[in-house]
Amino acid sequence: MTSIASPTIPIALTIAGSDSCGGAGMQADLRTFAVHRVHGTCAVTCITAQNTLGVTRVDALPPEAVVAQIDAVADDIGFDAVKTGMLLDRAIVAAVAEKARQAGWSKLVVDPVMVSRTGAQLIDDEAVATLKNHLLPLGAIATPNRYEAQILSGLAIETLDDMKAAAEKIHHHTRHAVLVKGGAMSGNCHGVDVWFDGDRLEVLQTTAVNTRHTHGTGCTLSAAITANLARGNDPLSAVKAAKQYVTEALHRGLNIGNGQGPVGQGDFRF
Ligand SMILES: Nc1ncnc2c1ncn2[C@@H]1O[C@H](COP(=O)(O)OP(=O)(O)OP(=O)(O)O)[C@@H](O)[C@H]1O
Ligand SMILES: Cc1ncc(COP(=O)(O)O)c(N)n1
Repeated sequence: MTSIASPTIPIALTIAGSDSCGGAGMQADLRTFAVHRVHGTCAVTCITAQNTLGVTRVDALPPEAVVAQIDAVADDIGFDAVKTGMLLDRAIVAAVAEKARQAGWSKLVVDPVMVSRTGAQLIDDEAVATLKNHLLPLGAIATPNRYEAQILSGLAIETLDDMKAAAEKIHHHTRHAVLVKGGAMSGNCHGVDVWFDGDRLEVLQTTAVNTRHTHGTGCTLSAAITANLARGNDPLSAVKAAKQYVTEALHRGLNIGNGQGPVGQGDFRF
């Protein structure tokens, strides 16, 4: 039998929940990795029964099962970058944070999935505190949306200046880069993100896309950042390229289901 040598390919790991409608969560992450020509590996944290209208049920995996998936990938294949998404409860957040601390992942993107863009809380209060105090400071880049940034900074966010102040405050806590996302902002700030890494403060502008099919934008953005890091990009250029990608994905939103359809992660040529 002849074996076919495979060329080296960048590898990323997503630690996230499953979304049955395929638009957010690890389904979005793995599709985004593939489009970036990055091999995707995964550790499932929870299974959501979800569609374009909302979430009807969530079942968590035991933290040991999450850690076993991470170890299975790490011990055999390895990865160049990691992202975390929906971690659901305190025990899973704590187990993932402990793994990240022990392993010293340098290219870790923490998407602190806590509150949806519509304002619905997605994880419990204990998990929020553990995420803020134990996992967030280990991430090279944190990507809170407006409501998550409010919780993490303790500041109300209404204006661009508020987004900047929140990014600076969160950085003060984590000592790492922060991207405050503006998908839930209104007016001129809609779709505008703020980056602060302790040195550079940048406003990432885009023309807001007029669509209701936005399910999965946050996951898609953080997965694209992770893929770009896995490919060797520096953090700010990884974020800028990911911002462009998510904007294109919004333009290709899928009009499926009866509610908020998913963004179109596929069909891009790089
Ligand atoms: N209508 C839009 N037009 C342009 N960019 C947008 C729009 N909506 C969201 N974005 C961008 O998508 C990315 C994800 O941001 P958002 O604030 O929506 O995150 P999220 O709340 O985690 O995701 P979701 O909205 O899927 O829950 C950001 O770069 C944001 O600026
Ligand atoms: C399993 C899972 N993970 C994350 C999100 C949030 O997704 P987004 O903020 O990208 O819409 C979601 N709806 N479901």
